[in-house]
Amino acid sequence: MFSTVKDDMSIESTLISKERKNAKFPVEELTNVWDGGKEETELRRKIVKLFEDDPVLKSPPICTMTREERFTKATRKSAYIYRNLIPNNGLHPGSREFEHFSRAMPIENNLLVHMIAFIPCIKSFGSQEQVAKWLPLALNLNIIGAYAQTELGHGSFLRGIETEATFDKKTQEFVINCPKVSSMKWWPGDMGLNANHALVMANLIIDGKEYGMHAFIVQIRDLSTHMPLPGVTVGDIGSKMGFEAIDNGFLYMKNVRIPRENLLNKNSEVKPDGTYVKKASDRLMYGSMVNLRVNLPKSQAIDVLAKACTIAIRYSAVRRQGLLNPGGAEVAVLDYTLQQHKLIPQLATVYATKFAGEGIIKKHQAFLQNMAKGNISDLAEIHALSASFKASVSEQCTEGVEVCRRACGGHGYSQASGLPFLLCKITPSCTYEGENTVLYLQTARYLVKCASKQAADLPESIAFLVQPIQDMKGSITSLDNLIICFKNSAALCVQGVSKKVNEMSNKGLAMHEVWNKSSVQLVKSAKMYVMQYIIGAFVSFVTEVKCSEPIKEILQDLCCLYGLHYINTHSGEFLKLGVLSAHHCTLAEETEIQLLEKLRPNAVGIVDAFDFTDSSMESCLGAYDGNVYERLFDMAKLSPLNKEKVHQESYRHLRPFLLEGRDILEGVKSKN
Ligand SMILES: CCCCCCCCCCCCCCCCCCCCCCCC(=O)SCCNC(=O)CCNC(=O)[C@H](O)C(C)(C)COP(=O)(O)OP(=O)(O)OC[C@H]1O[C@@H](n2cnc3c(N)ncnc32)[C@H](O)[C@@H]1OP(=O)(O)O
Ligand SMILES: Cc1cc2nc3c(=O)[nH]c(=O)nc-3n(C[C@H](O)[C@H](O)[C@H](O)COP(=O)(O)OP(=O)(O)OC[C@H]3O[C@@H](n4cnc5c(N)ncnc54)[C@H](O)[C@@H]3O)c2cc1C
Repeated sequence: MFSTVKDDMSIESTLISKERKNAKFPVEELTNVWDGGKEETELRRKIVKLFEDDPVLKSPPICTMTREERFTKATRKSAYIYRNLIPNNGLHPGSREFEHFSRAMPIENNLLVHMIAFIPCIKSFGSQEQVAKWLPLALNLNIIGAYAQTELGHGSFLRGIETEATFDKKTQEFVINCPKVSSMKWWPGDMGLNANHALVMANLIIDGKEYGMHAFIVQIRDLSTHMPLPGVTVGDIGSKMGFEAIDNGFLYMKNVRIPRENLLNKNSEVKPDGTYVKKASDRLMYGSMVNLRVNLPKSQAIDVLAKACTIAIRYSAVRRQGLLNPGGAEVAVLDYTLQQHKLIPQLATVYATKFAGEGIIKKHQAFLQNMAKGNISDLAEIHALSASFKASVSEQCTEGVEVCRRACGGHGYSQASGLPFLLCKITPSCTYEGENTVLYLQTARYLVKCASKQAADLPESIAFLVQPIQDMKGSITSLDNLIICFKNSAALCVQGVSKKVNEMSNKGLAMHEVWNKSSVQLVKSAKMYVMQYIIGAFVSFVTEVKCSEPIKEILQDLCCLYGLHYINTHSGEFLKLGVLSAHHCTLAEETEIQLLEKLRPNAVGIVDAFDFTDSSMESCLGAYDGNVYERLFDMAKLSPLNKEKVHQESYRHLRPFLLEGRDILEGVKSKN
């Protein structure tokens, strides 16, 4: 319907090619470092290609589809992936290939909560017999389960959850009830339309006595008709800011009966006579959340910011607007120091959080191995670290994506840029899997407890909180000094708020009031604690990684930039704590600006090294060829509103005024 408008060779493509020629490092090697080795890069590309070449997984750009179409396509693709593509290619969970799935998955898919929460919960909370019964069914999609914990009235405060599971000795069943509207399960992914089972977190009641939150497998839909079972009211909660392909659901249960065996009973059990047997710590009930807090940040936040950086940096390299040199040619907006100051620190955030995250995954794996041997002594430490890490990463990456979006000017507001989609995808990561403020407070609670102990009684990673403040020798801009600066700040924050807490409670104030009145500083302490962890982990990575000098230099520069950018945006905190002087802050600012200038020629190369395929981004601004304007025009042509040259409804409503206008104008014309 629209005529084609094409430049023979777009200037934008030429500009981005020049950028690539100017890069001062081997891009492929940085990709290998990012992936964890050359073989991993090859494997990832193989998996990505397998998914991208599969005709079943192709669909129109998401910005041209309705919610209904997006949900339908995502379900069709997900069912195919889990039942055909994965098993037919021998890609089993736990295999090396499996690590690369999140990069290979279509841009929209569902059944994820089934995969990442329902299945792992069966494994973590189920006895051997329960795992043997439920796991194969779940892996084959013979049953599809949601993780039904949050209710309309309660999400964060789990002790307040209202859904009840009352043991009926006579029938050897649990009776599941949502006593009030506020007790209805609300939000669980995959539950609204696709799930036929749910892992329901409910308050266990035996003979009138409450035993707290436990995990039950509840069938909610008939396996042959998919109709809700008696007593079950279930559906989709409606349109959201993002995740439109996912059926986040509501679930209201009235006298739903399930067999006694459906209480997942690895950690606690109800005997036929109603005796309650506790086999392990109640806190292990929270283990599923720790698992997700450790493992989700990579795919749900860090990769999302990496994509946003790819889009914004490629676009900024070809978008020319204004002059730097009076009388000269228009410049790429990436040449403005202020544009570099928006975007290049986001790149640093991607690297810092990715490598720090890998450290936490390793720590968590070590914890799981110990737990299997009955040792959960590190639980509090891993909970505190994973809670604040999830909060900090989701917060930094969400802010970063919005910075990238705005840095693309008007086009960043267009769905065709891919950036609104990324923003809507990343924003809820600050809320799900534990609301960020609530998580920071969990970390702070642990840190304040640690502050009253001796270094020898604390885990190695925490002992610095109670040890003497270290002196910085030499420039604030060295990586060693950045670590010292952040460690000192975290220690002083924690000590300061602990002192406040002690003083208030010594004056007789109730602990809950003390806590509420100190909560602003408590959250600040948790943030500083996790920042020192991230910086420390990034410095260790940069120091130890085996790579060529140019790559090492880029990583060192990004590492230094990450620390300095944080200092410069929070300088008041560092000055207030007395960790840095005004002179330090001035030097930090100057050095940041120098680093931006130094990294600028490599910026396109650094985002190329993330190696996102065009189809995994669906972005007219971020495609590899830099051909932004033609792509924007082509995408506009696909808008469903452009299906016909004349939109009948717009014409119908406006026609009377247009006809008036025509008569007036024709009258004027004939008078003339
Ligand atoms: C063939 C197979 C193929 C498979 C393919 C797989 C595909 C792979 C590709 C896909 C990649 C991944 C894509 C993912 C896509 C994701 C899409 C989005 C998914 C969204 C999922 C979201 C799910 C959810 O949101 S679930 C709900 C989460 N809810 C929460 O997190 C609630 C937050 N609240 C709490 O955690 C708590 O209740 C809390 C801690 C706030 C309560 O505070 P309170 O003060 O009341 O504490 P108590 O309960 O009294 O605590 C007592 C004690 O315990 C300590 N504690 C608390 N929590 C924990 C914990 N987690 N671990 C350990 N200890 C804990 C607490 O500190 C107290 O300790 P003290 O010593 O007493 O101080
Ligand atoms: C996209 C998405 C997917 C989800 N998927 C699932 C799922 O699959 N399964 C599931 O069970 N749930 C799911 N959830 C729900 C999610 O886990 C909860 O929304 C989340 O845990 C936050 O709880 P809440 O909504 O009750 O927030 P609230 O706790 O009500 O938060 C509201 C405000 O109160 C503040 N606040 C709360 N408590 C405190 C406190 N103690 N001190 C200071 N401030 C406080 C918070 O900081 C926040 O500002 C999902 C949510 C989203 C958005």
